[in-house]
Formats: sequence, structure tokens, C-alpha cells
Amino acid sequence: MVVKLVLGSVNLLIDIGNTSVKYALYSPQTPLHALDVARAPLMELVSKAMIADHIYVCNVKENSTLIDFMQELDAVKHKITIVNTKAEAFGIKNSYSDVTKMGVDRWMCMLACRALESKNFLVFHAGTAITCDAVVGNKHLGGWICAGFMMSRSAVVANADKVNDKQSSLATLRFGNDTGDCVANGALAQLIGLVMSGSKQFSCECKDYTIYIGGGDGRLLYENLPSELLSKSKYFENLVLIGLACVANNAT
Ligand SMILES: Nc1ncnc2c1ncn2[C@@H]1O[C@H](COP(=O)(O)OP(=O)(O)O)[C@@H](O)[C@H]1O
Ligand SMILES: CC(C)(COP(=O)(O)O)[C@@H](O)C(=O)NCCC(=O)O
Repeated sequence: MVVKLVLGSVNLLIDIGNTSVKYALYSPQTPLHALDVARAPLMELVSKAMIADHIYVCNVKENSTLIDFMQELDAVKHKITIVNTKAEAFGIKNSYSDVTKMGVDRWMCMLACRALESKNFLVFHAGTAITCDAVVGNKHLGGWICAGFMMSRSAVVANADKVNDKQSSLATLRFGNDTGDCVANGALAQLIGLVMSGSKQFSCECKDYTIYIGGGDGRLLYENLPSELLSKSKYFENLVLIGLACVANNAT
């Protein structure tokens, strides 16, 4: 109740990714770039959901993850909106022929970028997987889905007998001198390479654009970009939640 008195109408925004659940309390007065993002197991959000005015959920996991949560919230289920990928929203036309197949987190990232940006944009979401989506004007050209930073490291370890990872390795672009550093630094180099390739590909479509970077490994990626890409890039801790805030704003 104290939260409501301070913020007015309160929306609970929930991003259920393949690695973890992120959430933010959002009232329409909160600037989009100032969301206070936290991680928590989904069931720990039940008490927050009970007092929120509305709950917006973006889920890319099997629905079973949500079922227990929804059961706990049966009394307030009318307050819950589970968002879906659309063929068109906020003026962006989705390029998928079957939009139900596109991860709704990618769609939320695009809506977030549209709200933050009037120019053409490329958006990279560095989560469990790293995704790239390209939007020129209001047209989604398409995207890429690749192994994310941790997935890339664990894939090498899982498939090569003599490769071990050192989970403690702090990744940099330095060439590694032991297996752990080679794996961690190589995974970071792959993420950077993806942004470089995306930018090269996108430059064939348009000259003036912004690169948006988000996701749990987004800061690591952003901070290691070469200067020519850094100058046109912006980092946001959680673009998916910003997309949900846009949906919430549109509903009021
Ligand atoms: N507190 C944290 N818990 C888990 N992963 C974290 C945390 N902080 C940063 N990360 C990084 O975030 C990545 C997952 O990003 P995230 O955006 O949460 O993915 P997803 O949306 O797929 O759940 C992990 O690979 C990890 O390297
Ligand atoms: C590509 C993803 C796995 C990314 O999920 P995340 O890494 O953010 O958890 C997700 O967007 C998804 O399940 N997509 C479905 C396939 C598609 O977008 O075409």
C-alpha cells in the first residue's frame, strides 16, 4: 500500500526468460529508461502481484512455469495480461509469416526501441540466447538467433572432451593463455562479432541507425564494443520490461 501511495497506479511487469525472471514495479510517471529492475523466482512475486493494479507478463518458457503462478493468483486473474507477439503494433510490421512463432521477448524489445527511438534500429538482446532484430522505418526486416554468452561457453565444454571452463573467468577481448580464459574470452568475441556482422548487414539497408543492447549479458557486450559501434549504441538493462511498460501505457 505504501508503494501505491508514492507511485499512484502500480503495474507489475514480469519478464520470464530461459535463465531467470526479471521484474519491475512501474507507474506511468516512471520514465521508461529508469525502471528499477530486479531478479526473483516467479513464486516470490505472488505478494507483489496481489497488490499491483495490473500485471503484465512476457514469457518465453513452457507454459508450465506460469501455471503454478497463475493458480496462486486465481483471485486476481482479471488483472493479468500475458502479452503475445503481434503482426503489427506501435506502427512496427513484423516480418514473420507466422508471428506466433516469434519469441515475445524479441517483440517487446522492438516495441521498447520504437518508444525510445525514432530512427532505424538494430536490437541485440544478450540473454540465454542472443537475438538480433532489424527495423527500418516501421518495417521489421528479420533477425538472428544465436547461442548466448553462457550457452556458447557451456556448448564448447559439453562437446569437446578436453575443454573446461573456469566459471570465475572475467571475460575480456584479450587472447587467453589457458583454456578457461580462451573459452570465456572467445564467447565474448563471438557476441562482439555478431554485433559487427549485424551492423555490416544493416548498413546495406540504411546509413542512419541506432544499435540497442540489452539482456543479462548486455552490459558486458556494450562495454566491449569497438569505438565505431559504441558511438551509435545505447545500453538498457532490460528492454523486455520497457516493452511491457509500453504495452501498459497503451492500455490506460
Ligand atoms: N544475477 C544474475 N543471475 C543470472 N544471470 C545473470 C545475472 N546477472 C547477469 N547474468 C547474466 O545474464 C545472462 C542471462 O540473461 P537474461 O537476460 O536474464 O536471460 P533470459 O532473459 O534468457 O533469462 C546469463 O547468461 C548471465 O551471464
Ligand atoms: C530466441 C529465444 C530463445 C530467446 O530467449 P531468451 O534467451 O531471451 O530467454 C526466444 O525469443 C524464443 O524462444 N524464440 C522463439 C523462436 C523465434 O523467436 O523465432
